[in-house]
Amino acid sequence: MKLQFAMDTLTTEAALELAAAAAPHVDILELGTPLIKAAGLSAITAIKAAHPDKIVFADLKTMDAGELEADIAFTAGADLVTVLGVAGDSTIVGAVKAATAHGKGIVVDLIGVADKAARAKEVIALGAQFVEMHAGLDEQAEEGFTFQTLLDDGATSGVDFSVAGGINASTIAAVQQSGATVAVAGGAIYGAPDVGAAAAELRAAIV
Ligand SMILES: O=C(CO)[C@H](O)[C@H](O)COP(=O)(O)O
Repeated sequence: MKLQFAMDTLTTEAALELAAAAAPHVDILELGTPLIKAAGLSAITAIKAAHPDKIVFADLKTMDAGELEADIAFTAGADLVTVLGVAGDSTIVGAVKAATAHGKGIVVDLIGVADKAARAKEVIALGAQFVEMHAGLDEQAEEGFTFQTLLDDGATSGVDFSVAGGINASTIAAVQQSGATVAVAGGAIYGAPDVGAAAAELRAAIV
């Protein structure tokens, strides 16, 4: 299982600092949606230039203009770009077209999708590389939140999936046991006093 670090920060400088600390322990460096909105596509270029050996993941969460939005992120240096699963099929097909043109991949984020397992199968058939079983930061803050349903949906889907939703060192083993191919961790790494140590701890919990 790969480890993905979601850098939900607001400046390129902060992201470069986080990436430098965590990179030895992670496979995928994610530029979070707030970072791309605040700093722009140049943040993608800066992270790829600093870490050409890492998979750079641009969390655009595209909802429309799939081909155009994916194209500009791939041109900026992204290896993987997200499109929302609640978007129409034509948006996903457009983004996949851009990915194919660049030799890169589309990840479909299933945040807000009611039947994640069913939609996962549909978007893989449309050409997505894998899906993200995702509970966002707001959903995580809701009373009674548990990400067990994400793991169950992933296992039920029968397709390649990542999981994101407040994963930490005590829960990452369960994510791996669910069959996920990627575990996404944001706050558990960037919110830790020692970012490198937090990333290393998560890596060590993956067997
Ligand atoms: O995409 C996101 C929010 O929409 C986050 O990057 C994702 O949820 C991972 O961060 P965390 O581990 O803090 O939940």
